[in-house]
Amino acid sequence: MAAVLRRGFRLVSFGSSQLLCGGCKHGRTSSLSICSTSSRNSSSSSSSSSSHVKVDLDGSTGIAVVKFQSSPVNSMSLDFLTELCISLEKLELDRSCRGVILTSALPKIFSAGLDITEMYGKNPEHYAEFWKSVQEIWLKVYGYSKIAIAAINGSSPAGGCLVSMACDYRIMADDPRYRIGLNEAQLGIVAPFWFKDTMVNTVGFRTTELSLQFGLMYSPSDALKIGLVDQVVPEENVLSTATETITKWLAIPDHAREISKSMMRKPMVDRLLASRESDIKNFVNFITKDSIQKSLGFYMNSLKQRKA
Ligand SMILES: CCCCCCCCCC/C=C\CC(=O)SCCNC(=O)CCNC(=O)[C@H](O)C(C)(C)COP(=O)(O)OP(=O)(O)OC[C@H]1O[C@@H](n2cnc3c(N)ncnc32)[C@H](O)[C@@H]1OP(=O)(O)O
Repeated sequence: MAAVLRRGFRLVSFGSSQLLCGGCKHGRTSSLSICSTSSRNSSSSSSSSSSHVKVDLDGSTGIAVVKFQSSPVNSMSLDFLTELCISLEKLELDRSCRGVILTSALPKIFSAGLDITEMYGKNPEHYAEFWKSVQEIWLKVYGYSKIAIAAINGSSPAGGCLVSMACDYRIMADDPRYRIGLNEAQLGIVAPFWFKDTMVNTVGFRTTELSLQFGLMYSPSDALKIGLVDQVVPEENVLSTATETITKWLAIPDHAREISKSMMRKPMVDRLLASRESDIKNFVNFITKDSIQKSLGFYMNSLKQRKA
């Protein structure tokens, strides 16, 4: 595992093309206790579970189901992002895995997005480390060499929407109470360029322009209309539809699909890789501003009061 963590992002030659191959470089194995349990049976199927992420790999199909299990709302804390990145990295290196389905083990929530408490009241070093882990999860999912399908079985604001958009295909539960979108503006914060570009590549320029400025959150049917998700199905069918869908993708020769994906996505991945440090600096400068901290504090209180 430590070897996996030490590896940086690199390009792997594949015929005449170069594929993206990510590395989770948090270097946090010592401080983060990933007490994962794992088991493998004779058909090389395996299960592993850590505090925030559960992975079930079916060796006979090559499909891994990665479930977020971070109560109460799967908010993406530094630990959550680190565990998810490591799980995805392990699957990427596992030859018996050909595709992953990302979904939630919790009712009604896919992910509440970035954990706001990681961006509030902390020191600049912490913000820098946190933002690096946000970059890493996007680099990992967007540049994933294997198939990644989001089975969105609940609400998915902001960072949750970003991770969904970074997948190859999105299937959402048809519950009209669920919402998905980049709502950062509503919190008084601004989605960085790579969030914006991911959305532009998913739904187009004009829709992104409106979505980002208003911080719009879409119901499943509206998300389907604008192409933010690819399919809306009854909640009980989300996972089975994702499995049927990934099976269709698996019919395509891996190398052809992988190179095609890389051709589409590599320029965006390279853009962030080339500006990671300045992106971290921008984030830290932005998030440490009194006015931004005030907005985040206000937003967190409003979440708590809504409940009361
Ligand atoms: C110039 C450019 C420079 C670049 C600068 C970059 C700037 C930064 C960009 C940041 C990018 C991304 C941001 C994000 O991802 S921010 C997170 C956005 N997420 C949200 O707005 C979602 C908020 N949550 C909700 O709407 C709801 O909680 C829910 C997800 C719909 C679930 O509703 P529910 O009724 O089931 O649960 P609820 O009672 O509301 O919540 C339960 C407890 O969980 C806490 N909580 C909810 N969401 C978060 C979160 N994202 N982070 C931390 N904690 C969260 C909530 O407060 C409750 O806590 P408690 O039980 O009351 O203690």
